Amino acid sequence: MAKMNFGGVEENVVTREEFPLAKAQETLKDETIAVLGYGVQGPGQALNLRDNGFNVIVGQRKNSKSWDKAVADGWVPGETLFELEEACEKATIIQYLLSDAGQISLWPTVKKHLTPGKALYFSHGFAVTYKERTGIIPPEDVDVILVAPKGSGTSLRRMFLEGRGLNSSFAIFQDATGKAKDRVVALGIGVGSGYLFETTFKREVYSDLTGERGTLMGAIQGIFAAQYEVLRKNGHTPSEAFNETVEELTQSLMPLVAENGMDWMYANCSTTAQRGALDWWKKFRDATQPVFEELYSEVAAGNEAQRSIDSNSKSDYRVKLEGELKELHDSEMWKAGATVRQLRPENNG
Ligand SMILES: NC(=O)C1=CN([C@@H]2O[C@H](COP(=O)(O)OP(=O)(O)OC[C@H]3O[C@@H](n4cnc5c(N)ncnc54)[C@H](O)[C@@H]3O)[C@@H](O)[C@H]2O)C=CC1
Ligand SMILES: CC(=O)[C@](C)(O)C(=O)O
Ligand SMILES: [Mg+2]
Ligand SMILES: [Mg+2]
Repeated sequence: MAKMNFGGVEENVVTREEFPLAKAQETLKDETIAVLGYGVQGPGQALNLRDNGFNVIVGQRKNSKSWDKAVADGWVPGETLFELEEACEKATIIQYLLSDAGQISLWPTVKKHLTPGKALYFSHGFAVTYKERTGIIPPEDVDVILVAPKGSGTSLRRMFLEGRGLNSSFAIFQDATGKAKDRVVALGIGVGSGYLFETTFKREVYSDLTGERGTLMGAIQGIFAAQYEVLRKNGHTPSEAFNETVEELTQSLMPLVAENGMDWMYANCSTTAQRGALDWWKKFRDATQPVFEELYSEVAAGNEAQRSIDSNSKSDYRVKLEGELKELHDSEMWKAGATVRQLRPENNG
């Protein structure tokens, strides 16, 4: 494992140079990897593993949309696509990629097939860290490992096809066979990770739940909405408000941040903009920090996990969720966004 310096702090990372695909293939050559669940991460990881030459099968409920999607992606019923229990039986490595709530209800079945020496793989520290709430307590004689791609399964697949790689974290909760480290790193490379950084199940789930509720998804929508509303209240048109809030950020400025950091993006804007951004950013930090403190403590207390288990376990949760997503979709800001996207030259022929 290479030690790398991240802003002055040394951390362990695994790169593809250090652990090439050929080594990953050799490590897992006698394993049957069953990817359970074919929602968002399932397809990304299963297809990348298949294209990378691993022995992989998919387990999914029959008569479901995800089953049909798996068939459309070339998984063959009875050969590489099975009912969940049959896949568990065939597997030496079970990649447990049902929704976090779904994992709770299938657990008795999965547990039954976790015979000594198998590996149980997660892409989230959720199930194991919050075991008092999920009831997921793996038997002691199996490896329990984690590779958590830091992004959507959709991006994992797209970036793989572009010859890039999404970063993932990896962790070992339990090394029963003495092979957990090689298994987890080989799987991380196999699913198409760019590089792997080391974590624990607990740190993965605390940071992940914070990030997705915070700057990655929740906070960003909140700050967009606040600025958009202020601009609209002051007489700006929807197209102006949307451009100054979202479109310019995603199309022009964030790609510059991604490429070379915030200071470089600033340096490529006017001195007027730089003056203002440098003067205002700390005010936004100070205003939001208490909300982030509250968020982290709710995550650490397990309350966020419980809320997500409770709501996602209800039979009508899909319908409710779709209603809430529709509310966002139908808001003036995101409707304006749809028109703005249509007007991008690359989208209007
Ligand atoms: N969505 C993403 O891109 C990311 C997800 N993860 C983690 O990966 C895991 C999988 O997440 P997603 O792909 O988002 O899951 P998902 O919500 O798309 O569901 C995956 C599959 O679970 C099946 N399922 C749900 N409840 C079930 C039940 N009770 N019985 C049988 N099957 C059931 C669904 O049919 C679906 O095919 C989770 O641990 C999640 O936290 C980690 C990183 C990113
Ligand atoms: C895409 C990802 O990594 C998230 C936001 O944490 C998730 O989907 O759970
Ligand atoms: Mg997450
Ligand atoms: Mg995440």
